[in-house]
Amino acid sequence: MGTVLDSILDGVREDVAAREAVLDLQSVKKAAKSAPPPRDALKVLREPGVGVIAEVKRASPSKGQLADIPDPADLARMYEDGGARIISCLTEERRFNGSLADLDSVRRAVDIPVLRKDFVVGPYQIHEARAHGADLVLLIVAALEQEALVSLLDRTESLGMTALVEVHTEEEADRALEAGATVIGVNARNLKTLEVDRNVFSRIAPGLPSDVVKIAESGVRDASDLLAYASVGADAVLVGEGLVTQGDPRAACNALATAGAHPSCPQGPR
Ligand SMILES: O=C(O)c1ccccc1NCC(=O)[C@H](O)[C@H](O)COP(=O)(O)O
Repeated sequence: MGTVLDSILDGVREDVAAREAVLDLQSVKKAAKSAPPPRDALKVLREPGVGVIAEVKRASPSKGQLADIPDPADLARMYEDGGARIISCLTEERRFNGSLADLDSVRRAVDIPVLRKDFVVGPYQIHEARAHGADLVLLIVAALEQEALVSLLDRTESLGMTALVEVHTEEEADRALEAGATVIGVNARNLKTLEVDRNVFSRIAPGLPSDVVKIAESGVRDASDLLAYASVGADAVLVGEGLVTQGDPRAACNALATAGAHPSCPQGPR
């Protein structure tokens, strides 16, 4: 039997093929070329303090429906007001109830960089992300052969975007570095089993080169989790459930951003 990740990827491949049948690769490339230029996410991630990447996350395979988000633009604005540095917008439809329409709303609503959070399986989604105004895309090492990872990373950067390259094991971190990743996200969530283990970051991040931006993904519930990740080298945390399930996402985001910006917050070299 396949893993959760395998089944997500099967659905994504079908959905990408369906969209490509309506708008082909050449047309999506053309749309990407006429999009406003991408924002410099790397510069934002290298600013002092530990940044917050706040996620628009309606649902997940592990928890089902997480939050009723009638207007992702409103949520994104609250995150920006609360001090988020980047907005992550899930666009996968079947398991996360995300969409490119959500990405469009978020892009129009905020000035900070926006990450297209999806399960990228090929170049079409990279050009599509740019056409919809994304500044960053997620590349999951566990979902890609090495040759595809290298070529998708190059393509992302050639379009002026930043690739957040996600890993969960030391071997995947080696592959990310070999591919030339400059921004590496260590996901505490094992996408094959859905188990969340925050210690994965402390095992992998200290072994990454100092000039690589290190992002701790998943499992952040409050400022104490951010500080724990900061103490083992996180430059930013990526938070979904811990924000969307709060009555006041602006305040929840602000509590994290304030902890990450405090002079006492541990921080690695920049
Ligand atoms: O969230 C899930 O259940 C999930 C399952 C399978 C693949 C990916 C999944 N989530 C994507 C993410 O990595 C998270 O949305 C992101 O890191 C935020 O995590 P959290 O703060 O724990 O919601």
